[in-house]
Amino acid sequence: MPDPAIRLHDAPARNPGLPFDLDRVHAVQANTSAIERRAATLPGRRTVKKDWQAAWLLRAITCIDLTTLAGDDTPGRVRRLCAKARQPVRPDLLDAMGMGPITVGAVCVYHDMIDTALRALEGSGIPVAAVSTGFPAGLSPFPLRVREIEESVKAGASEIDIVISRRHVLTGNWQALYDEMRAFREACGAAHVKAILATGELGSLRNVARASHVCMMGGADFIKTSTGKESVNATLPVSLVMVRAIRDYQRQTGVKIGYKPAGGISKAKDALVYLALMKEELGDDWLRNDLFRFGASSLLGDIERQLEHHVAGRYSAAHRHPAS
Ligand SMILES: O=C[C@H](O)COP(=O)(O)O
Repeated sequence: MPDPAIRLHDAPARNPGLPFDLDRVHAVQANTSAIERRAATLPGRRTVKKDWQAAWLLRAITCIDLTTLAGDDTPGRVRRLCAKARQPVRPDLLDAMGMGPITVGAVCVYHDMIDTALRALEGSGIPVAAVSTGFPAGLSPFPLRVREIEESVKAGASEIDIVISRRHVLTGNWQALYDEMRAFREACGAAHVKAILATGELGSLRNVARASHVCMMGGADFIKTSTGKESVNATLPVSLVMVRAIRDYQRQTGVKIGYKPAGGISKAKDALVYLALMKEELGDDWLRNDLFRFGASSLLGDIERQLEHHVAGRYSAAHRHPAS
């Protein structure tokens, strides 16, 4: 069984970014039909062998940004979420798999819930991520969006999930997107910054590719697909475009940028497909939570159910075929 990589916040050096370069942005293309073809083959691939699936599911748990982003969030709900973050899998299941304790990658909340989450996670080493900059639409006045980041960092969030202005992408104003990302990066200080592209609202895969490059040039440590509030959230074609942008950026700069698919990922088998995608496109480094996160509110429940089946299946098989 592979080690499920229980590394919590072993983050890479912050992305210093690149100077803005419009020619570089215009050179970015996306071959839509090739991307669609490749994405269609991914779910059927056998990259994760059956015997290893439970170990991969444990690994997936360590990469979850366990999220609650609802208007009716309460301190009680956030505390329950944090308790789950500390102990995402029943200890007896972990024992049965020969594993020690694990936790999720981070807890992701709105600004108002940062303090509650920090208290509930005290001593666990689990970071708190806050969504920011007028999440989810990002249409509040620019100075307020910058101020919101500063307030969340001051409140103790060590990861900030910003939303970009979709109109900068839709109007091809790449300089404005770069300047916005730079300002957000600056406001984050020592906190890690994840740039949410809201890919379901960007119009084309080429725009997704260009926006990914511009956000990385502007200093994003992670690029993230969606807020979870768009009508189309994380998809495999979009993910292929974004992880290939990450690969290109690493080739150009040597800097490794993280990837966070988010929104609508709720099935264990989808988590396995995403992990296989990361392994095949970017390599094993992107199977750890310093470079890969799932933004998900309900994925953990399905993974737990699959692990229960896995352990129960092994137990009954052992009883059917006792060792002689
Ligand atoms: O960033 C995380 C997303 O908002 C979670 O979306 P979800 O509720 O569809 O899992």
